[in-house]
Amino acid sequence: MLTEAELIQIRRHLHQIPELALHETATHAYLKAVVDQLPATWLTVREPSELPTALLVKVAGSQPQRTIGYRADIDALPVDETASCSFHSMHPGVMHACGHDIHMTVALGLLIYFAENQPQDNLIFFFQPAEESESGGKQAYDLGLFTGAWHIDEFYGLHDNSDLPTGTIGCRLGTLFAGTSEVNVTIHGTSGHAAFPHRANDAVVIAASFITQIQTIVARNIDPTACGVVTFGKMTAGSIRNVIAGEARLEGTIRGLTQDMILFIRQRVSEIAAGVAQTYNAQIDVTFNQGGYYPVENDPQLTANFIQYMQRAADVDFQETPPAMTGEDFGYLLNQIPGTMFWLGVDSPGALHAANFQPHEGAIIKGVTAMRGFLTDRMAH
Ligand SMILES: CC(=O)N[C@@H](CCC[C@H](N)C(=O)O)C(=O)O
Repeated sequence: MLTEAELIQIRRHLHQIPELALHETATHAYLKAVVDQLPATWLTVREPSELPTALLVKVAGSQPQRTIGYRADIDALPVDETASCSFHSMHPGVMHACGHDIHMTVALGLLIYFAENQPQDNLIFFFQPAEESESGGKQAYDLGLFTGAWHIDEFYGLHDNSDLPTGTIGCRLGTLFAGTSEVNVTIHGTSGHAAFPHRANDAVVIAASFITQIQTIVARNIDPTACGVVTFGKMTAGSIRNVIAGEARLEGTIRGLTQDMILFIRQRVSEIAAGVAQTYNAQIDVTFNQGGYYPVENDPQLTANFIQYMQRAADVDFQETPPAMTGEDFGYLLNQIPGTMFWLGVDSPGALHAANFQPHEGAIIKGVTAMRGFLTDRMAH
């Protein structure tokens, strides 16, 4: 078992080399180098050429009754880190602002422990590329990476949580995270001189109207006791102040705790787009992409067992948590393979995805301890 200082050293190294979805080559190389130093007696390492930055490690159990999967996502975000720590991101404009460096370190801590202490059941560690976009989990599943000798019976994975106290495990029965669908909108107007608006069709004005009307979906179309989100986080239009923009492009995300809710919000976005297009005599194209970002549905039996363990373990602080509107492509994997996703509290001053996200590193050893205990207990039953 690694010491807390050794785990923190690993995390700081990973924090310095954040990489965007499907480009995690340095991260992959570092993970592989750590794995290569482990006693190989009961380990099998797999680097799938179809998904080159993914890494799978199988730990053969001594008397396996099942194969347990543990997933850690490895990609980072296009966020410019603001903290001035000694292990600041070395990749300008890219940051582990969602804490995947913590996720990987907890997974390595567990892997190193079980490489030195043979587990009873088989364990498969899946270091997954592309959680923030590009659906790396779905890609892995659809490529057949979990078939044959790599079949997984039950899957576990964590996400860090900036609001929970450091090291606290949070979980719930049922839906933990929302499903999400990306939405892209292109508004085609007609450009022209700023001084002659009557001869143009201003895409910025149309976009403003569209965005305003979209706010009525959550405010007026959704049952207030249900949950839905539509956020357009990116809007681009125009080139200079005195030219009317002929085109505007909006990129957003739709979220719901059920697939029906996601489909309903998509339908309203399309209807509003059609209405705005008619009002302004413009063309509006709308496309959606859900990929693997299904609602994260925890398996009832496995999750009840997980929660019971965490509640009774003397060295674990556990909190039952409400559903969150964050998305995760672990939702796709849990749609195919039963399992449990849970939170690990990191008590950060900055929120997830914020440039000042600074997870408390004390969470790492607590996460390893909680999951080492849980997995050992699970294998005994
Ligand atoms: C945990 C987390 O923050 N996940 C991301 C996943 C986003 C998926 C997709 N690209 C989308 O934006 O819909 C999140 O933003 O919740």
